[in-house]
Amino acid sequence: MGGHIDCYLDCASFYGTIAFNYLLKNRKLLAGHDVDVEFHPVFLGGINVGSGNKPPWSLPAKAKYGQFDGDRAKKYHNMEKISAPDFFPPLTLLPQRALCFIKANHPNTTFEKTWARFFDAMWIDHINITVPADLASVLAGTKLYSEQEVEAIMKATQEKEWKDKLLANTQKVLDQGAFGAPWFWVRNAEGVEEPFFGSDRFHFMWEFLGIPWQDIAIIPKGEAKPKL
Ligand SMILES: N[C@@H](CCC(=O)N[C@@H](CS)C(=O)NCC(=O)O)C(=O)O
Repeated sequence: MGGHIDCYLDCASFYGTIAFNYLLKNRKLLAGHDVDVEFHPVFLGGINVGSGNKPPWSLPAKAKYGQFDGDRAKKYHNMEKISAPDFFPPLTLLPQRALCFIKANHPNTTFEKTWARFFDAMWIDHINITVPADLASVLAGTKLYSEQEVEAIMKATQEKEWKDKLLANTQKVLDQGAFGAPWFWVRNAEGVEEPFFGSDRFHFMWEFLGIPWQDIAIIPKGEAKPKL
């Protein structure tokens, strides 16, 4: 048995976009270690309410510190183009339900390409994909779907089946102990499972999965830093 990473994300999450990109970038290396990655849509607002947590930016001290941490994370991951849109915090039920439908009906590459586009739309282009017309136009702009398929996705965002699916995913992580995003449920080769939280805990994840890694080791003066 190999390892498996279930990654739970909401496109409202800044650190979620970082984790998503990082995992995609490392997917081939992970596969080489017999570890696969699967992404699941959740509703971060529901995770906050259900766990009794509050978004970090809603506590002044955390918001202040978050500026530093956010800028450092962007630099570290070479993602300096991302920034919060002026409609932050977005109520992402619509795009997250759309992703539930897309995962079931257009799995694998199409699903992940759409998610990548949602993150970019939100965090780079600052398009408010919580507004139905904007969501539909971003979907159409991916060129991954026909006009009829875009209509079907938009219709699904109002259907009980996909509202329930998003709720079920969100409840699942709450039952696992989630209090924010990105949230991960990871199984190693021995079949042991553990939760991880945040885009800054991958070294612990690799350790748990038994994957060799190097990163924060100090490099002797004069020697070059290896590329991420
Ligand atoms: N240190 C984590 C922070 C992750 C984070 O702050 N996530 C937000 C959403 S973008 C959250 O849900 N936070 C809940 C909390 O920190 O209690 C990282 O670098 O990824």
